[in-house]
Amino acid sequence: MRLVVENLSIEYATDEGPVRAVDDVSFELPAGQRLGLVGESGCGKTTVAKSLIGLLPENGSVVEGSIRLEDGDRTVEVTEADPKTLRSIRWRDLAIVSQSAMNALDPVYTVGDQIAEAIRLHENVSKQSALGRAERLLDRVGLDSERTESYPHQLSGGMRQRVMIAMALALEPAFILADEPTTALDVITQDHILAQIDRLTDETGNSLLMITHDISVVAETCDRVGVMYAGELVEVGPLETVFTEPEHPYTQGLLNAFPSLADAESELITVAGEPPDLHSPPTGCRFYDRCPYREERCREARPALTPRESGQSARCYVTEDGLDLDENYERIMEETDRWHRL
Ligand SMILES: Nc1ncnc2c1ncn2[C@@H]1O[C@H](COP(=O)(O)OP(=O)(O)OP(=O)(O)O)[C@@H](O)[C@H]1O
Repeated sequence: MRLVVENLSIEYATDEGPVRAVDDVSFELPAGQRLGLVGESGCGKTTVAKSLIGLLPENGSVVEGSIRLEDGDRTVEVTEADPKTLRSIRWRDLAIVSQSAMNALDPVYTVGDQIAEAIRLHENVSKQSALGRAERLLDRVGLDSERTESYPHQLSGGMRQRVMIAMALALEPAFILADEPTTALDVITQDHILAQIDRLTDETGNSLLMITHDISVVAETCDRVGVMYAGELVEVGPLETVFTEPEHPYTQGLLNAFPSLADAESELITVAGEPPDLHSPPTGCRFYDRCPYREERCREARPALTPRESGQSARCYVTEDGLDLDENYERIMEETDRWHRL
C-alpha cells in the first residue's frame, strides 16, 4: 500500500479571510518507509495530518490536490471519500497516535475493554478473543498484559501513550500516523516511546509518518524527512543527505539549532524573525525575510521544488544554481544578522 499526496492545498475560512495553511505539498509514502514531517509551530504539519484521515475542522477544506491510498487495484481518494469509507480507512489502513489521543482514553472503562472494543468495531470476533489480543498487544508495547485490567487514571502518561500505540497496532494497519506522539512526556519516557515506535515499525514493516517540531525525533525514527515552512514543503529527501547536505537555507537553520545532530562542536544558531502571515503570503520565496542567502529574484517569484543531485528535492533558487550552503556558511554568518550565534 502506498500513500500519495499530490499538490495538496488546504485553506481555513476565518473572519479575516482565507488562510492557506498548506500550499502545494506533494510527497509519497511507499510501504515500509518512514517519513518525518518537521517544521516550527504553525507551518501546517497538523493540518496535513488531519487531512490524511479526513478529519479537518469544519472551517478547513482541501482546495486543490489529491490524497490517495493505493493498494494494487484499489485506490481511495481521501479528499472525496464519504464518511463510511473514511471510518473504514481510519485504524484499519491508517492508524493515528497523537498527543491528544493520549487523553482520549475513556476514564470509566479498563484499557483492555477499550482496546477490545476498538477491535470489535471493525472485526467480527468474540469479546474473549479481542481481550486476548489486547493482552498480547500490551505485551508488545512493553506493558504487563495484566494492565488490561487497569483504568486510564492508574497509568502514567508514558503508559497511556503505550496503550494508544497498542490500539493503533490492533488492526494491523499499513500506516501509522504519529502526530507529536511524545511532546508532553518527560525526556526519558520520550526516548522509550520513540525506541518502541522504531522497533515496532521495524518488526511490522508498517509505514510511518512522523509529524513533529523536533528534528531529533525524526532523526531517531525515520529514513526520509520532509521540512515544512509556512505551509510549504521546502525540502524532502533521505534523512542522511538532508541532514548532512541541506539544500534549503531553512533546513540548514533548523539543523544549526540542534548542533548535536551535526557535530558536537558546532554552535547553536537561531533564525531571526517570524514566518510570514498566511493570510497574505509573499509572492516569492516564503523564507525570503529570514534568509541569509537571499537574492532579488527570490522575492519576485516562488521557487519550485526541484530534484537535486544529492538525492533530495528543495525549493530554492540559489542552491538550484549550485551554491553550496556549507561552504558559504562562515561568510554568511559574518555578513548578515538574520541568523544569530547563541
Ligand atoms: N481551525 C483553524 N482555523 C483557522 N486557522 C487555523 C485552524 N487550524 C490551524 N489554523 C492555521 O493554519 C496554520 C497551520 O496550522 P497547523 O496547526 O497545521 O500547524 P502546525 O505546524 O501543526 O503547528 P502546531 O505544531 O503549533 O500545531 C496556522 O497558521 C494556524 O494558525
